[in-house]
Amino acid sequence: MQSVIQRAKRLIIKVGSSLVTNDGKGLDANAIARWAEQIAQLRALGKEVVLVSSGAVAEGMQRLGFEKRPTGIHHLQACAAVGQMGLAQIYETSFRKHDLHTAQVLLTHADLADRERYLNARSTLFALLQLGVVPVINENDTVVTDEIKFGDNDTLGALVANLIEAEALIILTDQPGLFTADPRKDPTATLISEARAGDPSLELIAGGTGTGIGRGGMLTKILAAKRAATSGAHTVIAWGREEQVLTRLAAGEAIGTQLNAETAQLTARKQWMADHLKTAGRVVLDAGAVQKLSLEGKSLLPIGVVEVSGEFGRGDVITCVDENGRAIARGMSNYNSSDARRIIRHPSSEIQAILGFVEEPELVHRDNLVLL
Ligand SMILES: Nc1ncnc2c1ncn2[C@@H]1O[C@H](COP(=O)(O)OP(=O)(O)O)[C@@H](O)[C@H]1O
Ligand SMILES: N[C@@H](CCC(=O)OP(=O)(O)O)C(=O)O
Repeated sequence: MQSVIQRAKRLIIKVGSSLVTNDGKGLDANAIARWAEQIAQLRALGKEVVLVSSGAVAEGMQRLGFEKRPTGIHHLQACAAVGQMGLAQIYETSFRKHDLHTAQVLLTHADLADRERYLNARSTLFALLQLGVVPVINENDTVVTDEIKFGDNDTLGALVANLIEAEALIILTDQPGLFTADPRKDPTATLISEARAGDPSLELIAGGTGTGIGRGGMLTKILAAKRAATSGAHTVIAWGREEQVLTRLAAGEAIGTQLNAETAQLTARKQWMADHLKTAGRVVLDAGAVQKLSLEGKSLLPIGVVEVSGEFGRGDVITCVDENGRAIARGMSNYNSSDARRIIRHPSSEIQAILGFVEEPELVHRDNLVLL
């Protein structure tokens, strides 16, 4: 059987601060070059890769001469803003050697909690992947304060895995994986090679950070794996300096700790839609659109909609009914209700002329649609 990383078509790779900045000594150009080379190989295998990189605060501290992590939030934010320049520069330079463009994407929790921004972030990431670009994501530290921070990029990695339905999350860190106890404190600790993501006993053995450079420690990685599993993504935690770690994982080798998602990806997403989303409006579909959705698994295009009721925003969930009022599907709308009213019964090629902009050609994309 193929391993999860071998199988995965879309994956998130998260690299921690201590790895990226050589334990706080400054950006580790060699390590970054090695990951870039391996990521280029994964892309050549047809995999879509999104990188989540920490290290902005640690690099900014180094550049600004802070010997200890500043306590003031604004100084931390200033460090992150300075350090982020270094991250952007080194990733762009490293990937250029492999003819790959990078894109800087800075996100906050609030961005992903807001439906419209969630959809925008999702669409932008898909567009970047489709254009062959490697998105490099970090938290937007300038605009967040403590309470609303992701607090750690392990969580950010998991949220991005949820956002773009990645099949796997690889967390590269400064340990070979999850141990039965913090190996810095307990030399008898042994590596756990496989477990169920979300197993509560893992939370008891995962401690905080042992370095003072990283933020989250192993606990945030375990919680990230649990969160990633809610959309069906498996997680692998491995040592970032392991020789050819990414390409070996992609070749099916078992390295580090694999935390398996129990629910299949599609089921997980449908469950998520069913659990989380209340519907804000209703659209009536003509018979052709009902057929496309129910029997052919297609997206809902504006041309197949005959009526819009209720007030909803872009990203809100709407119910799709047939002309007899029978509910067919539920999904996230790409357009708000007033725009939807203007484009229904029209082919998608006319959206630009009618609205003056195009969000997407679909009113509801099939990935954001659950049949009822
Ligand atoms: N059970 C455990 N297994 C492995 N590492 C652990 C465990 N509990 C705590 N740790 C600590 O977590 C650290 C990794 O987390 P962190 O420093 O936040 O790394 P990163 O910067 O990669 O996110 C390790 O160096 C280790 O000291
Ligand atoms: N946005 C912060 C993230 C800090 C963070 O999560 O660090 P880590 O625990 O090393 O992944 C930075 O770039 O410094």
